[in-house]
Amino acid sequence: MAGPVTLDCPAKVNLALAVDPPQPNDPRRLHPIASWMAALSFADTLTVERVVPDSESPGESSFELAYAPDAPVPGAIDWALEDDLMFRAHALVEQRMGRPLAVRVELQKRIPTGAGLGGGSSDAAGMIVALDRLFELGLNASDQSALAAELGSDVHFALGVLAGQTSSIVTGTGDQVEPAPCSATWPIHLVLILPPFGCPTGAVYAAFDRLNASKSPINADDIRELARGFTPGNRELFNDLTAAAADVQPRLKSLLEDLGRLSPRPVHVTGSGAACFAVTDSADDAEGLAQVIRDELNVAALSTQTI
Ligand SMILES: C[C@@](CO)(OP(=O)(O)O)[C@H](O)COP(=O)(O)OP(=O)(O)OC[C@H]1O[C@@H](n2ccc(N)nc2=O)[C@H](O)[C@@H]1O
Ligand SMILES: Nc1ncnc2c1ncn2[C@@H]1O[C@H](COP(=O)(O)OP(=O)(O)O)[C@@H](O)[C@H]1O
Repeated sequence: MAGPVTLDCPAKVNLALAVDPPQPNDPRRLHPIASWMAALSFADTLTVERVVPDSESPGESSFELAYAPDAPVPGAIDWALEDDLMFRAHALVEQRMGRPLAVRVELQKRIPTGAGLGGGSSDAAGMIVALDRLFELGLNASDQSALAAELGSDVHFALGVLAGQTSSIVTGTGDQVEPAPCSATWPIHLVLILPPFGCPTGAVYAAFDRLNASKSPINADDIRELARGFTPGNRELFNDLTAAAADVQPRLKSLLEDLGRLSPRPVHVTGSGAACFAVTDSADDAEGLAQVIRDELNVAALSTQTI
């Protein structure tokens, strides 16, 4: 029998994120987006092992979730197992296959929740890939996309990452994923700032609707061009959800002001927040700025890079 599968489930940043109001004909009222997303070396670790039924045990699945000892923001698993995206991905694949897929699972969390870093989505993608490998399910891209659609918009991008596509232009409502044009500068070094508070994605999109009645429509080609010509000194990265996230979470507004004073480079919110990032020229510069932020603001900050 195949041994355990251990996967890094990477965090993502939205290097650029444009958002439109929901289409009137979309019953789910999801917002169209155009985003340049990149996976980071900062990751959760998922280990999945098959459990074989025998005369002593019925072969039931078990799930162990904990924050890793080296997690930068000490957290608690404060959501029900039934709500966990990785757990839900397992249940969904079982339902699709019409049979139990008994596994022993250990998830070591490092990526803070409600951060806009897509941690839960990445864990869900990891579970789909692990089950496919362990049980030789033969899930193709369209099977995987159907599973992602049930789990959350960011799962589409996260599945691409695990298939090796770590930098993508993501359009539709998060469901259309294509490789980002290659910039000469890769990997990108950045400082990730991890505040001790989060932003709920649904509330941030609702605030976006209140605040952005007359925004100009998104243009995915502009974002492709941004990715193609990107250099670390580029000051054109943007996030249409920034004002909405700061509206939902006033502590983010004051953190952004503090970071603006400390950072020589622009500081951006990722996704719906509350994590932020600044692009630097090198890993050393990123570590230096992370240290300043930790010392001056007493906020978790780490040096990381795109993968
Ligand atoms: C904002 C983004 C940018 O990458 O990332 P995060 O900040 O969540 O990481 C995504 O669009 C988040 O996608 P995802 O995190 O998968 O959100 P979901 O769980 O699917 O949706 C939570 C809620 O956000 C709203 N939602 C989500 C996606 C979308 N394109 N339009 C929306 O209006 C819906 O109200 C939905 O019920
Ligand atoms: N495996 C998971 N890891 C983190 N959060 C999860 C997970 N499964 C479900 N959640 C729930 O989803 C919420 C947002 O998760 P997260 O993936 O961090 O979102 P985002 O990237 O959208 O900020 C959390 O508050 C938590 O309740």
